[in-house]
Amino acid sequence: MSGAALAGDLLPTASPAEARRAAFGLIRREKGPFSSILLFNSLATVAGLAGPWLFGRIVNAIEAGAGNVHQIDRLAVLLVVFALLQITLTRYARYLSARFGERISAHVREQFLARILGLEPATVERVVIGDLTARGAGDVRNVAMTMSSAAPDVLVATVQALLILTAVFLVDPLLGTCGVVGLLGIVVATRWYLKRARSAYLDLGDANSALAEELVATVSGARTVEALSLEQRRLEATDAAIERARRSRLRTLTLRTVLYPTIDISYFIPIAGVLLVGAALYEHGVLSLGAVVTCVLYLRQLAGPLETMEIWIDQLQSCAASFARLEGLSTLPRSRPTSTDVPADDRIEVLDVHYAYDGGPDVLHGVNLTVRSGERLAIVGRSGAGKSTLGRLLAGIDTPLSGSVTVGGVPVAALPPEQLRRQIILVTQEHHVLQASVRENLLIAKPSASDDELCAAIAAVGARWLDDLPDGLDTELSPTRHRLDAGQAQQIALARVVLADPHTVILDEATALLDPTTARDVERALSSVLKGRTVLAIAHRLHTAHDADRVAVMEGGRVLEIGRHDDLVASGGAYADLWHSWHGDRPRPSV
Ligand SMILES: Nc1ncnc2c1ncn2[C@@H]1O[C@H](COP(=O)(O)OP(=O)(O)OP(=O)(O)O)[C@@H](O)[C@H]1O
Repeated sequence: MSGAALAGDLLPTASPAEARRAAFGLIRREKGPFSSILLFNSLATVAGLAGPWLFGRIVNAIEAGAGNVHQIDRLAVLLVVFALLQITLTRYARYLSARFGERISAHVREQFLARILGLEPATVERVVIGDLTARGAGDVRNVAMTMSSAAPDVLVATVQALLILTAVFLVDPLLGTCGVVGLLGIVVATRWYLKRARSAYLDLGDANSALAEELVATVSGARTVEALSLEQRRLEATDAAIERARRSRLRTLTLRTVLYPTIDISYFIPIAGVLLVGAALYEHGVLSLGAVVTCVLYLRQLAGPLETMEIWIDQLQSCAASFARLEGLSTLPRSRPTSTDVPADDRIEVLDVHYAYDGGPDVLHGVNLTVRSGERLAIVGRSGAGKSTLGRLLAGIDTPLSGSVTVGGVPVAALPPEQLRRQIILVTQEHHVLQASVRENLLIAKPSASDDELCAAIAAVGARWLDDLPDGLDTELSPTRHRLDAGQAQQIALARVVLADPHTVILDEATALLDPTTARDVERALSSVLKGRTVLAIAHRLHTAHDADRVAVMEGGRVLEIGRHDDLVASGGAYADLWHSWHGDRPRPSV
């Protein structure tokens, strides 16, 4: 496997051996249709080979004298019969090939989607989106197109070329040898090309991914780019990516400009060789004129499959690189195995949990915490203490390296999504509004919900703006038509919480990015959503901690203190320090 997996790097790429194994695996899935394609193409080619042979016989009959008219007629009729047979068999073989190609390309598309959907949520969050988009669009299209057209054509052409050469050898081994020697130029040029093509096309794929990533980063961060006046730097970065893509494309073009003319010239060398040697043999009475004509016609027929290979060989190399990039996804971490156990109760337990991001140093060092059902627990600590990381583990987004996070005795991260969302939901400042109707946006939290339930959930979060939408629940939300502002999007996220109805909600800076008026609206909505649930609030403002039932204080990836606000302040420990700093008794730390 070449290329590192995540964290800002491009996604992995399968090695040639892995890609080959996967390609054979694909063909094995369709081995019945594949064998039929080979069989019918071979039959069509054999039928096609009869033509030159019969033509040679006609030439011999004409040369022998005028008394062979009936024989010539019979040979001519046979010529027509075999030509019709070849056309029929070829058409059917092409139909089989096209079906084979479509099935394989459908499988490639489905496999890509299944692989993306099967990734761990944490992996999806960290992949380079531009690279993923380039693979999902360009590489999938490339493989699908090649599998449905180029691959079957090349397969057919290879079978035809082999059978044609065999036929020349059967007519006359010496002329057959001449033909094969004449083809050596093509073999040398093709080997030269193949040695360079894989790396050239992989490089082109990476360059396209890098360019896509630059564009995605610039567009998605447009506001930041504008705010920090980074336009020039983004332009320079994009120009550099375009230049790299241009150079990569030029490299593949150079390869083609050597390969194609060499193949074109090489077509005629075997024919010229056979004509020269054949004429000499005919002069000496070693070969009949018909045999020479047959061999020349066979070699002329060879131009068809060779031309097909020439047209598609470049596409096949590009497809092999795309296929290796798609297969690379198979090595990314898959979704964790899901548990069929049902949590016995609402109790959340964190036991000796260690966690590190992507093979980095531990950021949680043996965290222990028990959350009581129905309590409001504030988690506080300085920036980088590990609060959000603990929140993600409690919500089942990440899995601990060691130790356990359980709800009702079942590991949270092993709960299937539909179970998990009824237990614990994490609400952050990142909320996803799909480009779909309001109804579809809400149904992802509870697919069986009726319109009345959806309206009740919307009312519960105070989203009165929904009444002003032209089509109510059917209004399509999109950046160009109905774009929601940050507060409205957060209300959609909270309405989903109401619908999923989890017993525990984790809040991590849910209102941090909102302007004060919107934040007040959302906080009002929150208080109604949180009623009757266990609440874990990652608190950046300590008044939240003051109002909580208990406060857990984190520092350096550990829970240092846990208890009631008054008790912790009275004990004069880490929380008391934070509290006094917050109140301005001492310099305020960043929390
Ligand atoms: N995606 C990530 N990849 C690598 N390291 C990370 C990642 N997210 C957080 N960290 C690191 O993990 C440690 C804990 O970070 P975390 O965000 O959990 O702390 P926090 O207490 O929530 O901080 P803040 O209040 O600033 O959000 C920090 O050292 C941080 O740099």
